[in-house]
Amino acid sequence: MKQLIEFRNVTKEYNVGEVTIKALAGVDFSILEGEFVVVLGASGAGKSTILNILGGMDTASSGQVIVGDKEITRFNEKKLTQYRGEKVGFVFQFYNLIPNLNALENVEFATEVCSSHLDAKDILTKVGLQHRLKNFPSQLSGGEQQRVAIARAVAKNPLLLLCDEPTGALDYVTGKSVLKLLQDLNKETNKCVVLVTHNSAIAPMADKVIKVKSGMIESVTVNQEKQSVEGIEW
Ligand SMILES: Nc1ncnc2c1ncn2[C@@H]1O[C@H](COP(=O)(O)OP(=O)(O)OP(=O)(O)O)[C@@H](O)[C@H]1O
Repeated sequence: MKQLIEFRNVTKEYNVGEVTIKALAGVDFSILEGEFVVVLGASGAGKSTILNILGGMDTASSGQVIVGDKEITRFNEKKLTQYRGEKVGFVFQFYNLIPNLNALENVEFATEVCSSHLDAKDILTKVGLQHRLKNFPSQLSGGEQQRVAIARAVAKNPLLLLCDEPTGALDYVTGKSVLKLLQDLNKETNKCVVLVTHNSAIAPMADKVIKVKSGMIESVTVNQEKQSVEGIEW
């Protein structure tokens, strides 16, 4: 498999008043096309910072981030906006749907700027919400809202699907079904999924597990035989 993502000695510092916080202190890793990657670590380890830099929502203080054949750390604001809009699908812990748009409109709205987007209705059907197209977020359960959010990200037909604690606000069973959906989508579409979590129990569902500790990479493990989410208990 071809390499899709590379972090080379990436650092990130935040200046808060007189204090400098080193969120990333020289991070190196690579991800292959089609891989399902779990980024694990305790609170404050730097997981979201990695995801935000990879998704073009934040910029590195130094180092290089390469996605496909592009070094995104060289992108100017305009190119970064374009990259975020077309190449990256995001799934957040609290869904972030637009409250006054229904499920279908939420997905269509996100795909408007993408030239190679997929059909919103088809994707909502794929995530099991064909009967909820006209419902507003407030009329959907947490799990259903997260499915809309996943559909919204996938419908852009992005290069990468980035998920930050996507099951953090869901109960065990619903969370598991959302993870299964992400695992199935990764298998079917061969799109790279990078999922950030503090739950080490789900590591066996990944092709690759990147452990982060105090802004550094603690380990990178390749699972020789990844497990289906249904077979994992926590
Ligand atoms: N915008 C910011 N300004 C200042 N400090 C920040 C900012 N964003 C993150 N940090 C700090 O950088 C460090 C890494 O944060 P990050 O959010 O990446 O951790 P995390 O592993 O995702 O944690 P969590 O699981 O709690 O979300 C933390 O010490 C955090 O307080």
